[in-house]
Amino acid sequence: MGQRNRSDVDETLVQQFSWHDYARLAQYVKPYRKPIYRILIVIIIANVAGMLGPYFTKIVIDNVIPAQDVQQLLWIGVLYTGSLILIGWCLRYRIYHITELGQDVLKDMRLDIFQHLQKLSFAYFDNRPHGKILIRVVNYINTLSDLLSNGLVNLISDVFNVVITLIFMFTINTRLTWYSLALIPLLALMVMVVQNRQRKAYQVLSNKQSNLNAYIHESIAGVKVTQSFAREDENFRIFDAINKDNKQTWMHAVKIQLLLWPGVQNISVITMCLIYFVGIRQIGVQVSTGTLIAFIGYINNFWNPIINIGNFYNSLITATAYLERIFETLDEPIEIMDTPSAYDLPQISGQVVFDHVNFRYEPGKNVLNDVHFEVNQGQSIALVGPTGAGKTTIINLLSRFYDVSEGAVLIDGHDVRKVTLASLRKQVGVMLQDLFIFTGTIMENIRYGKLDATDEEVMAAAKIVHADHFIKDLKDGYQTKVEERGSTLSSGQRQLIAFARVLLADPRILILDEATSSVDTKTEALIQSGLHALLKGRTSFIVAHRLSTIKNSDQIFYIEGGQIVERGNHADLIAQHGQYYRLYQSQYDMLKLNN
Ligand SMILES: Nc1ncnc2c1ncn2[C@@H]1O[C@H](COP(=O)(O)OP(=O)(O)OP(=O)(O)O)[C@@H](O)[C@H]1O
Repeated sequence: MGQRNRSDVDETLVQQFSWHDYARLAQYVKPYRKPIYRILIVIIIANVAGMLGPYFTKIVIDNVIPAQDVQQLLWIGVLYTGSLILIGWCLRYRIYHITELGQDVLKDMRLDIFQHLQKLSFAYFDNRPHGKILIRVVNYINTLSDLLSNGLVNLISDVFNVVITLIFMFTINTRLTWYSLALIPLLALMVMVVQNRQRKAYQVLSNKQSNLNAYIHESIAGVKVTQSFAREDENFRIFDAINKDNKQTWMHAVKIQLLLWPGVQNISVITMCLIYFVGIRQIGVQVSTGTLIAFIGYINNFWNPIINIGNFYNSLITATAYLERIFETLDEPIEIMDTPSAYDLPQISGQVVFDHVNFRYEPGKNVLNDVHFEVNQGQSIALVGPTGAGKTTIINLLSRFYDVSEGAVLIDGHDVRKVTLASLRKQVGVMLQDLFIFTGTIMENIRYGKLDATDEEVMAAAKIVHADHFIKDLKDGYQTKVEERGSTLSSGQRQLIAFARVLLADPRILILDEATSSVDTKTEALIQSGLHALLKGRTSFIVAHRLSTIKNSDQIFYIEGGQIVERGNHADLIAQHGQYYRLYQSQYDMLKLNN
């Protein structure tokens, strides 16, 4: 199990970036080879057309003006205008299709990371703030947008530009070209010095952004608690500190990033001076005025893309810090998955065995100790006991949200690790205490676990668990739109919808973490009869809080310290005068006190 992380702690990077990761990024671009080829052809056409300008200037200065050839000047004018129109069209084509390419790649990447996240085990989500996961799917991928769309193809265009310009320069004057390249080693040295520092600075920045996001996410999720304890000022102070930290780290990263750009600019200007100096003084070269002026044009043509490539490299180093995190998420092993030999769980009757199960979330800290029981089909089991005893853990192992550390969980004799997850979870229905309602209509929420259910089947399920009545009373009935987490519904209504959702999926085994929130007596009665309808004919495990649920169960397991310390039906356990008896007495007294 990985190390836990919090919003105020920087995440450590499991694996530093390697060149292999650039190759991996290239894999995302590969399916789009054809549009890239088309864009490249357009770029070459534009570049060659762009070369004509300085060349026409040279001809005009060296030949046309001395010969006063108006006819040739006219032709050159027409050709030059034509080349400018062509360049304009190419530019438009390039910008549109490059943007499309970048967005396509980002879409694929986002899809991969989303799909992977959906499969990761509970342990992954237990171990890090959700805001830190969110930022990877949304913001980090977005930071690649510019790199992949403009950056990538501009790079190809710039490299072409440099090569074609060099060809023109070498053709016109070899010596002058070598002079133009004299300062390139200095540039390479500068890049080498800056790149490592820049990458580190952006790694730190990505961590700070992640912390900020985690805190914002947590604050939004917990805003009701914050307001009810009037903790806004304290939260503001914490946020202010994280925010300042973020800004400072950002400015530090930018400071380093800005080292490269002026350096490249300076080198280009010095090169230009050098060419004027050796050209005018004729040091080691013999050049005409036209050639010298054309050359200066080419040097501009040469250095502009070099500056762009420098900028691309800059954004590549910046993006690297984000790419590392994206690939780290994609490489996160899926701990709970089908084994290669996994088979579909056949139609089960609902017999469950916990065979001497030990379990720990963290090494060396057993949460369950030698839990052993057998449950026959159709039996209802209530799990009771003090908080933190291990009740939820037991039910989480049953539907294989975690794997046992030792022992085995068997359903109808099949080890849950050996069957496919899809076939297991189709027959083992889970209703967690956090009754998640998704954005959408009530109809869609009930249909969540059985997408092919008809409207009639949805309504029939709602009717059986007594949810139908209140749904029909809502403004748009089953088509009423509900918000994320069902914030516009009462807790009793959320429970009834969750009952209908599970009932519709019709699992043989039902796992239920009973909600503790108290509801009015009328709703309580509704929930009880809804629950009764739900449990009928199924093996059920309920982390039970309501006395009525507990008393009606076939067997009660009293859990303490990760062990079943008492088991039997209500009457047996009361007769034992043990832990369960004391729990029952205290709850009973409480009930009397409340009434
Ligand atoms: N994801 C987790 N990582 C580490 N420890 C955990 C995790 N979930 C639960 N625990 C620990 O495991 C123990 C058993 O927790 P569990 O949630 O199973 O208790 P419970 O009996 O269901 O409690 P409650 O009645 O309060 O819901 C507790 O000590 C808890 O702190």
